[in-house]
Amino acid sequence: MVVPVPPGGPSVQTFGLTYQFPDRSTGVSDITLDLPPRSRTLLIGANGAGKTTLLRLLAGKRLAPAGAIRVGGVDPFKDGLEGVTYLGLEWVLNAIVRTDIGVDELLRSVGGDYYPARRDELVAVLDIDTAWRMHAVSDGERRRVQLAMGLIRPWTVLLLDEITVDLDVWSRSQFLAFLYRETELRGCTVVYATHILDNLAGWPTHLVHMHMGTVRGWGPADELLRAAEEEAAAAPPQPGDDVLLASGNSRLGQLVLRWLRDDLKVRGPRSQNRRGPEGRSYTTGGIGGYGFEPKAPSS
Ligand SMILES: Nc1ncnc2c1ncn2[C@@H]1O[C@H](COP(=O)(O)OP(=O)(O)OP(=O)(O)O)[C@@H](O)[C@H]1O
Repeated sequence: MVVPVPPGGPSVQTFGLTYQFPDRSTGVSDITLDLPPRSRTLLIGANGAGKTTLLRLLAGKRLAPAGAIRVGGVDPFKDGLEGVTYLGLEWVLNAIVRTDIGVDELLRSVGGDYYPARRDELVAVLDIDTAWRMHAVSDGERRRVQLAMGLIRPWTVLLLDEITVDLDVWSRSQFLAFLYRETELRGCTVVYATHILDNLAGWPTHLVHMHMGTVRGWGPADELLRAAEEEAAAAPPQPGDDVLLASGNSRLGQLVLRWLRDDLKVRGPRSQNRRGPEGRSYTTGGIGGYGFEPKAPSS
């Protein structure tokens, strides 16, 4: 059954979500989140932190324990909310976009004629030439067409794994502005896993800090930024501070660098933290968790 979007927009919630891969290693462990309707959340974490695994679970692409996930109030595996779009690597690898096919035809195949205003907006935002033939475009041009294809249908929840790496800086900033408008004007909710923080200052409403399959902390971006700055100001100097200060990063960039530096200290070298058949070998200690209590499920 496909359930309509609740008034006010869809939230994204997890309740002690734990998932094991078929090889019985732990993918994510005890994740509790409550991302409100209309939020724009960044999933932040080092390579292998569990971001893709979490997004795939939220999208219903992997089977989570019953009751552990609600997207717009429904279990994404059992029912499914209208207009949940997941754009990740497997979608990017779809072979059709490397064949000798025109952009118009591709956009038509995903409903472009039903949503002409959205199609034209995306073509403009992503600076697409509809005369392109897909076997004869650059990687970034191909990626723009793929993004337009994935976003033409009016989605309500967008689960976005990092797929903007090929976009030039201007196109990416236009794309992020488009997502911003979608949340503000249409009441959509976005969860975005990325390592690229350019043009993201002021964009996220919420941050989720992932580390080795767990969430070390999450909450409203403003509060986390403020808390991290106060903590950094009060902390004794640490190795790497000079690099952080000289990096010229945004506040968000500084926060993420600190998180990943601390995660590395906690985890230690990867060769000493291999996952065994029973799951991940966690190194304990280091920075404490920080989080916000989720609301109980409404039913
Ligand atoms: N099918 C699988 N079976 C077993 N382990 C897996 C599987 N897929 C991923 N993993 C492991 O789960 C961990 C989390 O992977 P995931 O792809 O979620 O990380 P990520 O945070 O998205 O990383 P990246 O930033 O590199 O994309 C990694 O250690 C990875 O090796």
